[in-house]
Amino acid sequence: MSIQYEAPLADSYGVADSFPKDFGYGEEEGDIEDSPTPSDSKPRILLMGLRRSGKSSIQKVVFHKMSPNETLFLESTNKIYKDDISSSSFVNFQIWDFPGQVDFFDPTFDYEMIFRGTGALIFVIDAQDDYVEALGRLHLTVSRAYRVNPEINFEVFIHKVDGLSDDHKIETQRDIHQRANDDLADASLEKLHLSFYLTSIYDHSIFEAFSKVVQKLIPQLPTLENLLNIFISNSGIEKAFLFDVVSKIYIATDSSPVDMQSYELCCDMIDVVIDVSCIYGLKEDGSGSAYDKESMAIIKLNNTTVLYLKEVTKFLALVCILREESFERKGLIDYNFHCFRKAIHEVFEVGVSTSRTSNQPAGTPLMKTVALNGTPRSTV
Ligand SMILES: Nc1nc2c(ncn2[C@@H]2O[C@H](COP(=O)(O)OP(=O)(O)OP(=O)(O)O)[C@@H](O)[C@H]2O)c(=O)[nH]1
Repeated sequence: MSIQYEAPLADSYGVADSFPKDFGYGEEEGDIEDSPTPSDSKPRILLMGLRRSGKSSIQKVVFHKMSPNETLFLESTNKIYKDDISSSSFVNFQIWDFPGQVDFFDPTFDYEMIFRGTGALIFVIDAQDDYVEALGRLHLTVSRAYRVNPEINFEVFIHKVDGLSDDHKIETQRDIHQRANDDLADASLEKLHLSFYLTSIYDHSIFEAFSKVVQKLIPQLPTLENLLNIFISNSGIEKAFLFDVVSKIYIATDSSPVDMQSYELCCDMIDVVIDVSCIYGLKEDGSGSAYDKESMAIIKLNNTTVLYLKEVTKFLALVCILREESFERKGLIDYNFHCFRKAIHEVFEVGVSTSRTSNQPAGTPLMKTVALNGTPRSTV
């Protein structure tokens, strides 16, 4: 495998510094009784579930680069932990990690305020444990949330499936799916839709699941997919992912099916690029940026496949998978990429100006939409 790598020019952006281990995400902690601050009005993704189901581990692994083994030492969360990831990620939202023992009947717990500004509620179920209690909790949580805000996307992570055989995984998913939907039907809540994902922090399944959760909150998704389809069909590319570089969530891909191996390869490529860039791309005094306008990389695999990464915006990278023969027309690909990049910038400039003028209050359907850090201009 050969790697052709161009170190980025330092300081092209002057905003994003080099990526430290947790990428310098802003972090906030707060009690649920806190009065809402401006950042509280950002759309949220809630992480809920029983104690020790793996909520904090998911948040740390996906957004703070924690290695899965380190999560063994995480302490139990005992108050709501708000994580504002907008400063270094494309997706401008807050993740709220709840302690396992949230009590909806506690009068100090203002769940209406919380659910009103929520885009997605992720309920984590430990698949290695007996899940009967978790299913009861899931039902209570989603039915409450739905009554307050029916626009929320309800996502169920059947988590820690690394410990299960393939047959057992399928059987567990079927059983949880069946029981959860039966409970909803008994409560006449058939309209409440639950989506299920098999996840583990020990492989890429957690990133894939989070990608799908986030994609549902991106209003421009059909446009992005369309642009990717046009780009790959005119450039002889087999598969292309638009990645949020920091989290390795893919925010869009073309309409051909995603296979896990391709996604993993692309994630690994981002790691290689950022790691090499952090070591060799910065100035001697450590200043500069590990990811900027000049960031690009080409990796040729020994099976005639080429991986091609290019910067799209401060937070986004396009990673393409193509055959070596197609890569001979690199000039064409680069020209098409130039047009694609321009289109993406235009999409988000429109998105940003629309969201600035709309001035929608919290709790309206637009809050379901995640605000986006699409282009450098959008992060004022
Ligand atoms: N095998 C396996 N273990 C996991 C996975 N995710 C988390 N864990 C482990 O589960 C344990 C509990 O994880 P936490 O992230 O602290 O759980 P939590 O839901 O935040 O717990 P509370 O803060 O008490 O609500 C830790 O020991 C993790 O290492 C996974 O995908 N697979």
